[in-house]
Amino acid sequence: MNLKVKIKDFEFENPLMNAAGVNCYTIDELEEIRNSKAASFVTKTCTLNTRQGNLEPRYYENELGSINSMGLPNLGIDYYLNYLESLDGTYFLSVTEMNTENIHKILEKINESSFNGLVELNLSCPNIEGKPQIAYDFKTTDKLLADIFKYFKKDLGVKLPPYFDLAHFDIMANILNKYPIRFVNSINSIGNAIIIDENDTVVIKPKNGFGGLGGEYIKPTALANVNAFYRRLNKDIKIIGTGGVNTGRDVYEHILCGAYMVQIGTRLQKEKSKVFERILNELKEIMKEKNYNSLDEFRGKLKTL
Ligand SMILES: C=Cc1c(C(=O)O)[nH]c(=O)[nH]c1=O
Repeated sequence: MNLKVKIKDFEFENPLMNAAGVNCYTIDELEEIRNSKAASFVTKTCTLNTRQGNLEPRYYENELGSINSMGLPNLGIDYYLNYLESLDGTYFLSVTEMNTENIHKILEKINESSFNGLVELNLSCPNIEGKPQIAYDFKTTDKLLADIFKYFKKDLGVKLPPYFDLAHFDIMANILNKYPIRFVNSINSIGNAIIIDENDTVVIKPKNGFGGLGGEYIKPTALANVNAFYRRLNKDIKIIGTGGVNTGRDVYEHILCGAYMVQIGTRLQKEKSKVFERILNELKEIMKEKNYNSLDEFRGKLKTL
């Protein structure tokens, strides 16, 4: 059974990896994933300088998923870049910044480095007070990508927020199809949700309890975003599916919708890196039952009525 995935010239043993932000803040956490059954990892989204992030409590989970307003705590681009430059194999470096000028600064730094993996440009962090999610501003996103591809020579994809209007999928896909983007990762957490506890109180402190929703809550939206972009994007822009993955069946559904790599977030936070072996085995069982020998045989084959 062949579980290999190819994005541009990069080949992965299987489709599984972590979602940015989960179990990927320190080198130790990244090494744990690297030594698990996951085929790759992505770093915590990093910025030019280290960041403390938001006040705690800033993460909460229940049986249906999670809510977070971490506020982009990270150890800074140099920490992750130095580590990545020491590795063989193909990994993802997630980056963002607070304004487009600094996004160019961090990408120019990567451009000059010997990093040879894929950059995941995060255009969708919902938890920076006073900062809108870049990818909800189509004009800014278009201009940013046009400027990036004037100088950026390495392999880059984008992490998108969920969209909820078919016209927005059309607009965003038309923008993305203009650029040599290697992948689109859908979705980031669903921004600005709230969860209330039994004391009539929100469960996280930042932003009056408004935070990014993850886990089972968001799978239907994640699958729809994966399939909407799969239907609209040039076939050389691969889709990475993120959101609501708890089982092999969830991975199967993401791939059915068009995903190549599939990222695991909340469930990894709950189960730690042994989750990759369990979910990989569950995916293999499903493929055996359906007599599939490779992911290509069912990728994008979602049926409609
Ligand atoms: C990079 C910041 C993000 C964060 C965060 O650090 O608060 N949480 C998310 O759910 N998604 C993000 O993209």
